[in-house]
Order: sequence, then C-alpha cells, then structure tokens
Amino acid sequence: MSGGDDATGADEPTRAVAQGTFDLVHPGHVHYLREAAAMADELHVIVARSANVSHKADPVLAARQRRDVVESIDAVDEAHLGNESDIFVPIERIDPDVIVLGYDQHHDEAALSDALADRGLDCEVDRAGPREPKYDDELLSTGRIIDRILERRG
Ligand SMILES: Cc1cc2nc3c(=O)[nH]c(=O)nc-3n(C[C@H](O)[C@H](O)[C@H](O)COP(=O)(O)O)c2cc1C
Ligand SMILES: Nc1ncnc2c1ncn2[C@@H]1O[C@H](COP(=O)(O)OP(=O)(O)OP(=O)(O)O)[C@@H](O)[C@H]1O
Repeated sequence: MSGGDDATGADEPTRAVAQGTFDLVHPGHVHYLREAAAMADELHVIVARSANVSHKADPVLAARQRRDVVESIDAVDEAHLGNESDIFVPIERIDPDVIVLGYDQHHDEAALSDALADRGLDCEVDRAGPREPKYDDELLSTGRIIDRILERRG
C-alpha cells in the first residue's frame, strides 16, 4: 500500500495493525507479521493481555516481554500492549488503514467491520494466510511447542 493524501495534501504513511498473544514466538508468527507489513507502509502490533486470552491456556510470558520480542522483529514498526477492557482503545489511537487478522483468529471479519463503522473508524479488515511448514517437524504453534516441552522435559 502506498502513502495516501490527507485533507492538507501531506503524504501520510498508511498503517496496518496485526494482533495476537505471541507467547513463545515461532516462524508462523513471523510469516503473519510479514504478510501484514506488506499491506501498508507501517506495521503496528497489538499484544493481547492475559485477561483477554480466554479461549486457551494463559500465556507463559508477561505481556511486556511478549511486546518487546514482537517489536524486535524486522517487519514490525511498533508493538503496543493491548488494552485490558476495550480492544478498540488502541485502534482509535493508532488509526489504521487496515486490520489484518491471522489465518486462524476467531474474530469474524463482518462483525469487526460493523463494530469499527459503529465507532466511526474508517478501516478495512483483511486476513493473512497460514505458513506452510518448510520441513517435517517445524512447530508452528505455541500450544504445540509447549506440548513438546512437557513431553520432553516434563
Ligand atoms: C482489532 C483487534 C484489536 C485487539 N485489541 C486488543 C487489545 O487492545 N487488548 C487485548 O488484550 N486484546 C486485543 N485483541 C484480542 C487479541 O489480540 C486476540 O484476539 C486474543 O485475545 C488472543 O488470541 P489469539 O492470539 O489466538 O488471537 C484485539 C483483537 C483484534 C481483532
Ligand atoms: N503457523 C502460522 N501461520 C500463520 N500465522 C500464524 C501461525 N501461527 C500463528 N499465526 C498467527 O499469529 C497470531 C498470533 O498467534 P498466537 O499468539 O495465537 O499463536 P499460536 O501459535 O497460533 O498459538 P496456539 O497454537 O497456542 O493457539 C495469530 O493471528 C495467528 O493466526
């Protein structure tokens, strides 16, 4: 995506937002963040708070540590701690052109678009694809990495 003109004619960089838990970073995360980065000039990532990770086990690592690791990935311009009670607070601050959902994220694209419109946010919603494993035994899921740790070290 290229820079767009605002009302004053200045060239503003376009912004994409990606989001997730990012506990024990793996190449599937890097694939998602590279795809999301290719959709705009800047990539901002919102890192979920443990309290909002309700559909799986609590993250092992603290939110600030997960944020710092995500921000060290080349594709990422800025990583933000998520809001604990309202997921639209960081979105209003970042004001993205596109929100990129992960290939398996449970959020519904149409419902998210409606919620953005209700808040007066003009933002597209897109979805990234999965990373295909490069070799046998490539573990592309935090849950499966933790299962492996428990099998081998538990
Ligand atoms: C547009 C958007 C914004 C989000 N913002 C936040 C946020 O501010 N705080 C938070 O804890 N979770 C936020 N989330 C939720 C998590 O990123 C995520 O969906 C979930 O809690 C973690 O599960 P996952 O890693 O399997 O996606 C947001 C999700 C979306 C789609
Ligand atoms: N293999 C993968 N290919 C592409 N995207 C991925 C892959 N694994 C995770 N992602 C994306 O990264 C984001 C954050 O993922 P998350 O932190 O939930 O990790 P996860 O490895 O999918 O966790 P778990 O397997 O424990 O549910 C999500 O949007 C997810 O879709």
